[in-house]
Amino acid sequence: MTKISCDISNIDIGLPEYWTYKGEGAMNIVLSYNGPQNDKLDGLVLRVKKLSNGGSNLEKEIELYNFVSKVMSPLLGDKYVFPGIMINVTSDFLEKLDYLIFNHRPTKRSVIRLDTNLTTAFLIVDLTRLDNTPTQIQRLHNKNNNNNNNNNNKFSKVICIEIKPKWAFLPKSHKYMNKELLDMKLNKCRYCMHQELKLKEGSINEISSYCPLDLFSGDFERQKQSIVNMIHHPQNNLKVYCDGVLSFTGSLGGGMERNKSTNSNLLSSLLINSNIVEGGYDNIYNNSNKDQQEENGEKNIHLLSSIISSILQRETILENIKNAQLYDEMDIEGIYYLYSKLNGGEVNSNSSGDYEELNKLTDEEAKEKIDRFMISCTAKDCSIMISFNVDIPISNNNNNNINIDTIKDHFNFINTIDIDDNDDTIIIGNSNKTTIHYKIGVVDLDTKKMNAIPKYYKLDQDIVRLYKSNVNNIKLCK
Ligand SMILES: O=P(O)(O)O[C@@H]1[C@@H](OP(=O)(O)O)[C@H](OP(=O)(O)O)[C@H](O)[C@H](OP(=O)(O)O)[C@H]1OP(=O)(O)O
Ligand SMILES: Nc1ncnc2c1ncn2[C@@H]1O[C@H](COP(=O)(O)OP(=O)(O)OP(=O)(O)O)[C@@H](O)[C@H]1O
Repeated sequence: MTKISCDISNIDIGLPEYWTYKGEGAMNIVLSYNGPQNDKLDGLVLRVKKLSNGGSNLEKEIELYNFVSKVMSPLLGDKYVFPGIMINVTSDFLEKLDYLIFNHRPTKRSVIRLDTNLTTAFLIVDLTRLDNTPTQIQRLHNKNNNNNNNNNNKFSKVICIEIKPKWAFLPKSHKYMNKELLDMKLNKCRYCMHQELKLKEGSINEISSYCPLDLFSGDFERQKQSIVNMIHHPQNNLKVYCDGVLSFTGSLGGGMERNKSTNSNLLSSLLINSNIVEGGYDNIYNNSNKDQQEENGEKNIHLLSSIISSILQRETILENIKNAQLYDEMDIEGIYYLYSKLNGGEVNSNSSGDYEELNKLTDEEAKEKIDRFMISCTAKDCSIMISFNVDIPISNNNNNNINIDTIKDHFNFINTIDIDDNDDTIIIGNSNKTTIHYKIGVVDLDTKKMNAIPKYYKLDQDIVRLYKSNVNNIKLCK
């Protein structure tokens, strides 16, 4: 795949009315193209910036684009990172868009409006769809190519699971680390400990059973169970899009507060409606029997988790994210010390550490360590979007017993990024098996700010201290 330079394109993106609100994070709003058929825009999303404290400008946007395409893409793999193209937009377009989408936005988010003074935006492949294949991406990157390409609808009824996996590893021990908290930090993962603080602060009302170390373990069963756990407690770690529409998310992601079985049942019915799972009599109509309904819901959740785990097993995305996260070599305790020293601030006074190892580093080496740490911060907070569909709805008879062997026997997986647009034979797949087409992309690869290091240090110490003081029976993460 050819990577594009940071030229700013003047592509005509039509009227604001052609763009439908899709979702947003703290910094950006994402919209999908829903205007008249247009080979240049079909299958793409527009990512526009919201107003932010520090304010945005063109220089920052170019820096961000270069970070995604030149730093994160080589690390995570250009197969998984789609930086898109930077385009010019008018303030007028943004003002109208801001007005049109206002009522579609979650109330708590809509107080922050679009930054209508920043007249650039990004056009990116819509990762919730499967019908924007390499040819289409290439066409987007090749401004002079006017070839007509009939945008096909071969891949309908697409489910997209967006996972924010968080921290994949336990830190290594260093002499400068706070001895009082060291044992805890080396044995319990950051995500699981952070749950206690979130509970105390009221941002969640139940501790999640999801542990990132299971997802990153490489073991099919652990991975599968970690996705089931995430479905039970989606928080802000899981979103599900059905045919491009956000249909399931946790309370932290802007969704409703639900219990475990309601989460399973809701997602299960989305799988049936999306033709992923067969909607047999028991699966749809046997609602009078609550136990049966719950059992079916759980079976469907296990099926979904098995499919996602199998896709992840075929790809290197989790490994690549973990390797980028491991750029955190000194732990925030070491990084905070180096940052404070470089910036003439007070160094860690409440820690019992030995700083000899850090004091040996030159300023240049210290800066390099901090730069690498900042890359790891991006990798710790990114999300993976996995879109897939099936050619024939799957029967849910034995779905609780799915293992890696039954998956191999019954399913045929094809990454759509490997398909040539004109090659119809390959997409038919093996007729004895259910064919699953999928696509993977990583989003939210923004740079993290170095001046957040003191905040990161404080959060780290607060998380571990609270966990140590609160929890008696520690179940270790491994
Ligand atoms: O520090 P963490 O681990 O809590 O991560 C923050 C996320 O919280 P989480 O724990 O995933 O609920 C947090 O997620 P929410 O906005 O709370 O959904 C942000 O992603 C935040 O990034 P930024 O600082 O706004 O660029 C994230 O902050 P960074 O640490 O990535 O800067
Ligand atoms: N290329 C894409 N295709 C489809 N949906 C996307 C794409 N990029 C982002 N999204 C959706 O839009 C949401 C917000 O996008 P993004 O993560 O870029 O915003 P953000 O403001 O940077 O997020 P955060 O608050 O996590 O920093 C994502 O969580 C995802 O659901």
